[in-house]
Amino acid sequence: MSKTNTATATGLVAGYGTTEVLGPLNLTLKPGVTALMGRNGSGKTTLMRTLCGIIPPLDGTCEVLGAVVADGASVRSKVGYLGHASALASALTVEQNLRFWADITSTYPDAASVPTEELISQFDLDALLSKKVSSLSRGQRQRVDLARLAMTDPTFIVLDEPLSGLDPVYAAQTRDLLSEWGETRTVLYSTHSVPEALHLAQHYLVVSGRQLIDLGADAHRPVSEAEILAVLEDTP
Ligand SMILES: Nc1ncnc2c1ncn2[C@@H]1O[C@H](COP(=O)(O)OP(=O)(O)OP(=O)(O)O)[C@@H](O)[C@H]1O
Repeated sequence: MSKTNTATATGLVAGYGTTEVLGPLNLTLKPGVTALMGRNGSGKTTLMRTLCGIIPPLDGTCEVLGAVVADGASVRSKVGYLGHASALASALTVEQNLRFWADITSTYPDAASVPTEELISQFDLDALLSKKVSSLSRGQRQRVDLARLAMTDPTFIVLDEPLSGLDPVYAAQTRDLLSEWGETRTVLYSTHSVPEALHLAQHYLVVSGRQLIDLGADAHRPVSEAEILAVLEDTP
């Protein structure tokens, strides 16, 4: 697996309008799974949305694969983002949503295009195809959202609390998916579960104050649950 940087932030200040939430901070993300932790309201979602180009930095720059994430356009096909809110149209069926997103993503510059049939099979969506998204459970909807995200075969995958609220079977499947993606791609996901992060991720970041504390990779130094909790408790 290549260990070159996939995403970097330099002097990044993230926030909204005149409200600064995080930074200035520097960050580099490499292939593997990185868990992003922090207290409620600490800025995890804000950081992830900024790294993906969904909201503009207030200062500094973000790059994905060496390209500046300015308005997101240049790197759109390389980034897969799953937020709290679904990107699916609730009045359309699963199949209509997948076709719609296949059309949209085919217009992205340099986009790889994973065949929809392949995604239907990989994400076990056959039984859901004719259902309206509004009738799906949260876990079912997330499966469709993940298939939508996987359409461009993104290199940088950013997932906002992808494991919360899932039943144990969906949760295990999603953990397996993240691990598999992490073998060749860079996965950044946020979580409030320290034990789950220690089990799943190889790298740990904690938002504390307006900064990011890098607790390193387990290959170099074991990180304990107590250490992560201590950083979280220390957060102003
Ligand atoms: N659209 C917005 N406009 C202005 N401020 C916002 C907006 N969205 C979030 N904030 C503020 O930014 C701060 C960080 O919020 P954010 O959602 O990034 O935190 P979080 O760490 O993801 O929280 P949680 O763990 O509760 O999901 C909060 O103070 C929040 O009120």
